[in-house]
Amino acid sequence: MSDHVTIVEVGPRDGLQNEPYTIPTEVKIELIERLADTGLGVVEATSFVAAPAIPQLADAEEVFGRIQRKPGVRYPVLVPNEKGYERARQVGADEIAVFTAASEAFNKKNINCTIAESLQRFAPVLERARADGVRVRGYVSTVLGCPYQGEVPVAEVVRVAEALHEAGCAEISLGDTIGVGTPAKARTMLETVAKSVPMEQLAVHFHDTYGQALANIHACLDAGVRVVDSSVAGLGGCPYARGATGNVATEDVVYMLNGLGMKTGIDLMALARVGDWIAGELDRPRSRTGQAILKRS
Ligand SMILES: CC(C)(COP(=O)([O-])OP(=O)([O-])OC[C@H]1O[C@@H](n2cnc3c(N)ncnc32)[C@H](O)[C@@H]1OP(=O)([O-])[O-])[C@@H](O)C(=O)NCCC(=O)NCCSC(=O)C[C@@](C)(O)CC(=O)[O-]
Repeated sequence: MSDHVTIVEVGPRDGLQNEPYTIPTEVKIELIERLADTGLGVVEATSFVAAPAIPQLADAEEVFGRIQRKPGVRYPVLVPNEKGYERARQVGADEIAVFTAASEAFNKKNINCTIAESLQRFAPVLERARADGVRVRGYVSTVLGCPYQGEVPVAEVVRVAEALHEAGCAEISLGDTIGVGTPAKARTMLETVAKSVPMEQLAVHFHDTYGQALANIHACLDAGVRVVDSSVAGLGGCPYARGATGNVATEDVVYMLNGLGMKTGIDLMALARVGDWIAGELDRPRSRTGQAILKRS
């Protein structure tokens, strides 16, 4: 099994989308560019969603249009429908992510439609993406629990992941949106999905609400996953997931992976400096690893 793990840095999108005050566009651009300088290969940059739904990312065109893209780094953006696709393409996005959930109740709150309707909405987006040579990632939220309906059957996660895969998504990210998962449950969910979608096309996306994210990632690495989503300084949270805290911190994930002898290509000290800076800008706590290694140095 490969010892290389791809980290998908979601800080500039998932990390910022729920921040309460308007973050200057310059800060967002600087964050994306500084993250790309740490060795990260994928930096999810922003979302082309409806502004009233996510006011914080209403400057998506300006952010994406102004970043200096580093060769070799991918900059996917979230797209909920054809309108989002057109906006993203107009400013040169060449990789997108569509997003739905394994829970009807969450989907309704998040994107105002049923799961089936969301898949119908994505069909023309995926068709255009295929024609344009645009890579598409598909997110499935609430894979280990929903803030509105509670338990989410694994069969539902499989059904939605399969549908996204069949529709042409190159990668499916399985999101524990509210961070309720525990390692055995996370591993079982992943292994069950992997019977229908190849493990090489799966990613895991954990929030750290109950402090389980690293343990969950470890269990999923053991099961064979090699793509992990995380957010610098543990920024983040979905506005439609009540009580959910931030994503797992990228610094903590990289520290754990280094300890396991796995390769990410990321300069942990450089990443810790970016985490320290953005946490200061947003008046948010630092990651555990970031704090520790900066203090030691
Ligand atoms: C999906 C919609 C658009 C449906 O929203 P809707 O109100 O049902 O859509 P609509 O088609 O009826 O359009 C309503 C208005 O929005 C406009 N509109 C429509 N689409 C767009 C667009 N793309 N860009 C800009 N404007 C748009 C549209 O033009 C119209 O404007 P009006 O005519 O009233 O002036 C809305 O609910 C939405 O944007 N939701 C986004 C919610 C979101 O971004 N949530 C966070 C991301 S998901 C997440 O964080 C979880 C994840 C991925 O991280 C994984 C995990 O942790 O689980």
